[in-house]
Amino acid sequence: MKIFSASQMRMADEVTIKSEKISSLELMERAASQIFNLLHHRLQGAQIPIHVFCGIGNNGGDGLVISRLLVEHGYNVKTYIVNFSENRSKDFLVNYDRLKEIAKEWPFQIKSEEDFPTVQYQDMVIDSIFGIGLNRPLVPWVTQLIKHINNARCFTLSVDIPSGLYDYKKPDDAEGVIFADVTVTFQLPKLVFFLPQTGGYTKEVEVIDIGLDRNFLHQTPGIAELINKNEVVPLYRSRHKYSHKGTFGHCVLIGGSYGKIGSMVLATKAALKMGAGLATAYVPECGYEVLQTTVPEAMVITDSDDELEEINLDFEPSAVGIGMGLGTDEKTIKAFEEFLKENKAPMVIDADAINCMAKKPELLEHLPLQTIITPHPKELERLIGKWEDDFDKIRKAQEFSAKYRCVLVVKGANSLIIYEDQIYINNSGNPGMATAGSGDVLTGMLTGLLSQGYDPIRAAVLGTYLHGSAGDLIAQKNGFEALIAGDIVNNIGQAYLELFRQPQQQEQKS
Ligand SMILES: NC(=O)C1=CN([C@@H]2O[C@H](COP(=O)(O)OP(=O)(O)OC[C@H]3O[C@@H](n4cnc5c(N)ncnc54)[C@H](OP(=O)(O)O)[C@@H]3O)[C@@H](O)[C@H]2O)[C@@H](O)CC1
Ligand SMILES: Nc1ncnc2c1ncn2[C@@H]1O[C@H](COP(=O)(O)OP(=O)(O)O)[C@@H](O)[C@H]1O
Ligand SMILES: [K+]
Repeated sequence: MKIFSASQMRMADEVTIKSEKISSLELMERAASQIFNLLHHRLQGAQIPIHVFCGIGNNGGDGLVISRLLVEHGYNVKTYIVNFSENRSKDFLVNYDRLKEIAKEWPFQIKSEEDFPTVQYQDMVIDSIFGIGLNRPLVPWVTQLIKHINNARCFTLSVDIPSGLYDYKKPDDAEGVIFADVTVTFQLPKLVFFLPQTGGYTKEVEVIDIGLDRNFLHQTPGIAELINKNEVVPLYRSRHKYSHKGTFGHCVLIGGSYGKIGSMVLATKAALKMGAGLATAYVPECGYEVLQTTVPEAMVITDSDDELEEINLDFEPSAVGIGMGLGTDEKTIKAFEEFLKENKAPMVIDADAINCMAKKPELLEHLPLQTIITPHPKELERLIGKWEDDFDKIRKAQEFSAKYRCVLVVKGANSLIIYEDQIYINNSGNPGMATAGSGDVLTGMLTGLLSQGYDPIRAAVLGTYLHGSAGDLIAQKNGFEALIAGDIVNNIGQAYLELFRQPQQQEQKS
């Protein structure tokens, strides 16, 4: 699913108004009445106090429509106008008059802290103060109002985006943003919902189709693409009856040091489970028996005792995954450098191999085109330097990717796959995956896909999705805490099957 910027959303709005020959007021009515329908469906007329806080722009206009429909259906509604500006939008004004015509109680104007209403824990709030039009810091009393609403800790539904969130930078005051239980957003999800600094402002996101112009939505490239099952199914390549293990390549996983051989076990198994035809683990001598015992399907080549000092392969690998438990000893960096100069196979670079490159950036010059690099936030910082906020991080990561022509998998709750100006946001996975070794599994999985001939961007998107999906399957059975990296490996097969499970089958099971 595409993600648009605020200005693209506005354009979609305008195009729809022209192509459908409807007014902006009708579009507002259509959008907001869908939110009302959702509420009505869930509340079924329940008489809990509902506080609707409306700004003075179109987001406020949406709130006024919701208020009017709630009043018309007999709900217990109080409407407030948060008067942060005299510059009221025209559709706000029309809906303001419409509400006044039918409501017994006129909307209450909030102009300062003295006007704040009491909101109780058992009430409900509709947050329609700011939408995607926020473009400058809030005046202090509006920030206070947002804090006042948050303090009530009652169920809060934000319209389009939690008020106080920009769609292009982090908030000025981390507490000056509505904490929503659910955000009902129009047509397409917004980027802020998936970034670590801003994703936490809403527990749930519901995207509603308000019928914006299909052609425009289809033809306009978004600023990012959200990756769910629908997006990855077309990436999957099925197997031919007469394929053989040579068809799926012979990959090599390189890494490990004394006390960190487990990372290589996980990565090697993961590569095989993803479908690599053959896998070799290249480890220091101390890892030999461990690997032969735990992954009998793999071949093992060893180097000196406890750390890698040389990387000499006696075959041409189809793909390379390097870095798990590798260490950053000078000798290892040297071996890595020599290897990079020789190697032509597609690569995944993780963990200590990233740290080696951060220590010696010249290594980056030797990467094959579209090498996949999989940093967690600390490793990313070593590569691209510090960032102001998540948006700045994305810009810097894009610059880095363009400079070195590499694919970055920026790992996190929603891992970002970045290639030059393309951004893919993975939407599978869960907090149970914040556990030792889950990154090693990802490296093995991506290497397994490269080995089978998937191109690097497809491999990164599909592999990251399947990694999260395998984690989700475990969490459904065992919860978050008991999830360990080895379980992710064991659920790779199920994650593949899940790609093709029909919704009915899913429902029957649950
Ligand atoms: N296709 C769609 O997406 C549809 C969208 N719709 C709805 O429209 C919403 C966007 O509406 P919007 O453009 O009127 O902006 P909104 O967020 O209401 O802000 C109001 C105005 O406040 C101002 N302002 C900004 N920052 C400020 C500050 N700190 N302190 C004071 N003032 C500040 C700024 O105006 P300015 O003063 O800069 O001229 C801004 O324009 C969208 O989220 C969705 O709910 C639906 O109705 C239909 C379909
Ligand atoms: N809260 C989370 N939600 C979803 N996925 C997560 C979460 N935390 C971590 N992960 C995933 O787990 C993996 C952790 O990788 P990494 O930090 O390299 O672990 P390790 O070094 O222990 O192998 C990444 O793929 C990341 O996206
Ligand atoms: K809002």
